[in-house]
Amino acid sequence: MDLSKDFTDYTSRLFGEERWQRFLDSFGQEVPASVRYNPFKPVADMPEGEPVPWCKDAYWLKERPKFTLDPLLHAGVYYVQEAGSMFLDNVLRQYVQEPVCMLDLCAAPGGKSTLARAALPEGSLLISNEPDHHRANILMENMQKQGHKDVYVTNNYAKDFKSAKMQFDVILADVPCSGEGMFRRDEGAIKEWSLQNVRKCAELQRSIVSDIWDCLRPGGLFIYSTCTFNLQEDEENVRWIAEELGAEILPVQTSPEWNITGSLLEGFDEPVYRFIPGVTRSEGLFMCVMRKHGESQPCRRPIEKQLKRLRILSDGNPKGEQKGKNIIPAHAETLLVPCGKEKTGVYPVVKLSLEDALRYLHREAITLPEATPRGYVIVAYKGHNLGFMKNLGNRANNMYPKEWAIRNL
Ligand SMILES: C[S@@+](CC[C@H](N)C(=O)[O-])C[C@H]1O[C@@H](n2cnc3c(N)ncnc32)[C@H](O)[C@@H]1O
Repeated sequence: MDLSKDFTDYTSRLFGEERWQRFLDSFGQEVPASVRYNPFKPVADMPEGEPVPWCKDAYWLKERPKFTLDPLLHAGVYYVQEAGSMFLDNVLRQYVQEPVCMLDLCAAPGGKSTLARAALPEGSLLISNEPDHHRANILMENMQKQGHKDVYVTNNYAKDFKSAKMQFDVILADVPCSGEGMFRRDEGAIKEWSLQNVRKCAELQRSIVSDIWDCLRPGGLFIYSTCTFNLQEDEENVRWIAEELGAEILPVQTSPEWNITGSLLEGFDEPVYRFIPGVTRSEGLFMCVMRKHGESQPCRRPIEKQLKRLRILSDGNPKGEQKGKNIIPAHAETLLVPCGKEKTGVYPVVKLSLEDALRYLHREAITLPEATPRGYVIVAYKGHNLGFMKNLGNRANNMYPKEWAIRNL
């Protein structure tokens, strides 16, 4: 690992000697895999692992399996997620007890959105948004696989929500950042880092937050997070949001054993939560929870007229179209049912072996049992739907979306 002098000088001073040494030592340690189980697709046999204490249904695994070769990952039974970013679970369970309308503004690839959907009270609505089109499609795939009817995936900028006059009870801004928390996993992040880039990111973050601020109702919850450690992108931006936009910074319940680092900005003694690798069991996260000044009624669900003003997103449906809709519910059943057949009810389910499930996910032709009825059938592995096939009798067409197919078996 080749950390730049600017980064080393700044961050060693910021962390102090002991934390800095622990951070450096973490580069020689293995990055543990952690997974979060989807409560809407329960399984009987969870893997052996150590529970992540700040998140429900989450575990550090003893060893890193080849996730791609597990059909249950593709069925949305669990999500592979860095443990630190699961801290959102702890925040939502503490502060959100009534159904809410929530916006996850910078959501791809979907770690925090899939988590939020699991943690929000029943009856809540989640708008999971990503402005980058390519990344939005990855987000769509992950949200659809996890499967929940009260989710919309959108492809917009903050200003579009403002023009659509949308209001939310909770907004999560997991903003693009200089990525110091990626250094252990990604050499590229080390190379791209510069003081200038930190400044640019901090400015962009302020403009993203300013643009979305009007969409948070008075009294609403604003969750700000980065995966970086410097003050400009973290405490200084939080202070700016609280003072300039108007918010109270809220404490989150934690345990001393988690070794979370608080504010490192002199004279700013507010509750913020920094996960430093080597100090806390995480790759790196900064999170702060705020309540917007003022009070108003909880938000109602966005109405059709508002939703229509958001950008069209293709839905990864096997037939590749959803005429007349510009928002697609990220709901597994909708996704898996071929276009136009949504309302026809139940499809026969064919159970696949591990070998056939992988071949299906690889988009190969597989032979269905002779007694399989003709027409659309759902193929499943260990009780979880993987997708559709169209059984023609002498052969069956594999309808797994091309862009989701696993590449190498
Ligand atoms: C840190 S990543 C989000 C990770 C995601 N929340 C998760 O947990 O899986 C930041 C995201 O912000 C997106 N982004 C970039 N510019 C943006 C902007 N102006 N407004 C909103 N999001 C933006 C990036 O494309 C990226 O997907």
